[in-house]
Amino acid sequence: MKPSPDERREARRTLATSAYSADMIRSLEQPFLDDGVPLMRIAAGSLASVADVMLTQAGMEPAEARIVLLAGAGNNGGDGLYASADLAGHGADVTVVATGRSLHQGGLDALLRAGGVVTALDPQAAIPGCEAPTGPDQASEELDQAVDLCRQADLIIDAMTGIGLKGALRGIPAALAAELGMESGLPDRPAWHYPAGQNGPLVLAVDTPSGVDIDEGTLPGAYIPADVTVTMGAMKPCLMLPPSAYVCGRIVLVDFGFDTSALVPSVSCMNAEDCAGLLRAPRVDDTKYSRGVVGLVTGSALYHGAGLLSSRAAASGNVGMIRYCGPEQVGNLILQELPETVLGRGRVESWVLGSGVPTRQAQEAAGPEGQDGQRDLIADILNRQAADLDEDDAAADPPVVADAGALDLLPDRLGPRTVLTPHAGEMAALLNSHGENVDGDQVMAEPLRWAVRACQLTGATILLKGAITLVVGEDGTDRPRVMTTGFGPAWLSTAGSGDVLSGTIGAMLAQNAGPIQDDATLMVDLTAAAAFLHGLAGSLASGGRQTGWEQPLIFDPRKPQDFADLVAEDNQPEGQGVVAGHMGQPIRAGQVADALPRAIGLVMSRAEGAAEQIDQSIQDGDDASQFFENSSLWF
Ligand SMILES: NC(=O)C1=CN([C@@H]2O[C@H](COP(=O)(O)OP(=O)(O)OC[C@H]3O[C@@H](n4cnc5c(N)ncnc54)[C@H](OP(=O)(O)O)[C@@H]3O)[C@@H](O)[C@H]2O)[C@@H](O)CC1
Ligand SMILES: Nc1ncnc2c1ncn2[C@@H]1O[C@H](COP(=O)(O)OP(=O)(O)O)[C@@H](O)[C@H]1O
Ligand SMILES: [K+]
Repeated sequence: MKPSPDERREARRTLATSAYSADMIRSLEQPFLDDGVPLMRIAAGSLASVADVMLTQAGMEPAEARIVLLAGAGNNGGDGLYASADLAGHGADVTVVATGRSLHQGGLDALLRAGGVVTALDPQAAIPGCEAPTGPDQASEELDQAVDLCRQADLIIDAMTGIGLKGALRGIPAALAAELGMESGLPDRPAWHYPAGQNGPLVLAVDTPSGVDIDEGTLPGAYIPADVTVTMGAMKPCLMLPPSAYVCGRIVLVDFGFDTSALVPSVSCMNAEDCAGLLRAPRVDDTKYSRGVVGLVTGSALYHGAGLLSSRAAASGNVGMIRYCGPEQVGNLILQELPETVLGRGRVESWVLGSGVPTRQAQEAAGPEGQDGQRDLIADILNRQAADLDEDDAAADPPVVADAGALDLLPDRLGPRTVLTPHAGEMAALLNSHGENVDGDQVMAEPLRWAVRACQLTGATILLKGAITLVVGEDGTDRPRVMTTGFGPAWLSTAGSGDVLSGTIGAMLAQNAGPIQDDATLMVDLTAAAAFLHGLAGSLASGGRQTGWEQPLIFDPRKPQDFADLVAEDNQPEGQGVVAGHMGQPIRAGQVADALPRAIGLVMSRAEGAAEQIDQSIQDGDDASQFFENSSLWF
């Protein structure tokens, strides 16, 4: 039976937001290969079509383009060879640089038939019809020439390695990548993309940028940052995880029609539809209590503002009430802006602890001025949670968000109903207090590894902040559940933004108190949903389009499509140096909290099928709605 439009939309959403390990990808491919489905030809046709769109959008004539294919010896190179044969067949000037000792035979034959030229860089290469360098000197000369050729090209297609990569790139691929791209680390450039192809060739990566670690999402060595990555069949973790996802450019996902129903994704991405499903809709019989109450032990005698920011976010996060516990000056500050706040302890459905509360060290350094009782209260709440765990009554106490100053007060054993929200530096301190030896830079270089480790060591749900935020926690299986979200702009890295996040998570947990009691695995989704809303609120506040991550464009190989804005939006001569897309404006943390109701309303109204209402506000020139529609958050 033909799937309904709703089923098709659902399938596309699952495809775009679920990533599978290299081994799982192979298991998804196998039945197709067994049935003789020509996956490589389909992959190549899609690649050629995207290359055509990229060149055209960058103002070039594909039939006159100079294209260099960097082709490895595996099937990734094979994809590239067939695609290049297509492009050469349409008139492009194609040179293949063979980076290994052989080339995919069928792809090579097709390429040569279409008039492409092959250069081998490895003296040991045995490629029919192509002479290998005779020794190291000639090899090094050929390498230099290949680099020059690439620099003069209009388009580089990077097909050195895909899911067959083992470790960091080595040998010739590593040397080429270091010359043409990065030797290590992230490129030093603004978060928004400059129009691609203006300062050098366009770069199209096949399946993944060669050299990024497929399953861990790290950058273990040299690689070439891509403008566009065309990925085959399904998403791989490296296309969603930080830091590798930052170097993939726009992602185009070729839909082979894989059946993923039997697999649990390695990584999932929070998205608007799932987030909408986790927001509690108000009811006719609601009271302020039934909508959830957030208790906050945030802010301190040393840092007043964090108390206000976390409260502002919690109060704006779709709950019935907030209770604030803290020093009188902070309470007064909060009441001035949020007169609806209730001061002091009482029944709550979630706790937000520690934002703007000093660490032990900072408190000691401050002397008597830092003694305000906040740390004692936090320790008390956390210890009660631990006691519940010991008594096998983990759901007895409300779920907790432990941020900043709460992170050095954690009891030995925590459960998934406690969320820890460290940034990289706090994560390093947390890990080191459990016997590891890492610094913040190492955490940033291997975020997945360290977030998983922190989850194992503490038992808590872990949120590791960044342009792409990672959430790791219990899945009810022996594997952790890993979710990402990266829909916020880089403008979000501003003081107090994390305080707004902790309040947002607190609100998300409070409105879902019942479901959390029944199912602790929901904690990952709810935490990621809060981070998603925080990012969206940041985008609405900044008015820009730049985000840490963008959903892939799905390419149906049966009916090749054009994509608007795949590369440069502005490649006219007068546009030189102008950023592509709309970068928006700087924001303060308070503005993010204030944009939260708008973000929630947009997400919920869309989920309720009130698309006409949004359409109307677009016609009325509502910028926020327009942004939201354009931001490809929906399927
Ligand atoms: N099967 C199909 O029909 C379909 C497959 N598809 C495509 O196949 C790709 C997977 O192909 P694959 O399995 O052949 O591996 P692949 O990514 O080309 O890598 C192997 C090559 O990399 C090299 N290499 C490895 N590590 C290295 C290092 N550290 N440093 C340097 N070199 C290193 C390794 O060299 P070697 O170790 O052998 O010397 C070998 O040459 C997949 O990503 C997708 O694009 C799709 O089109 C769907 C249909
Ligand atoms: N480059 C970035 N792009 C997008 N979001 C970011 C970026 N850097 C930080 N953020 C987000 O901003 C917030 C910063 O939190 P945090 O470091 O705790 O700030 P603070 O302690 O000042 O409140 C987090 O939600 C994080 O995910
Ligand atoms: K590649």
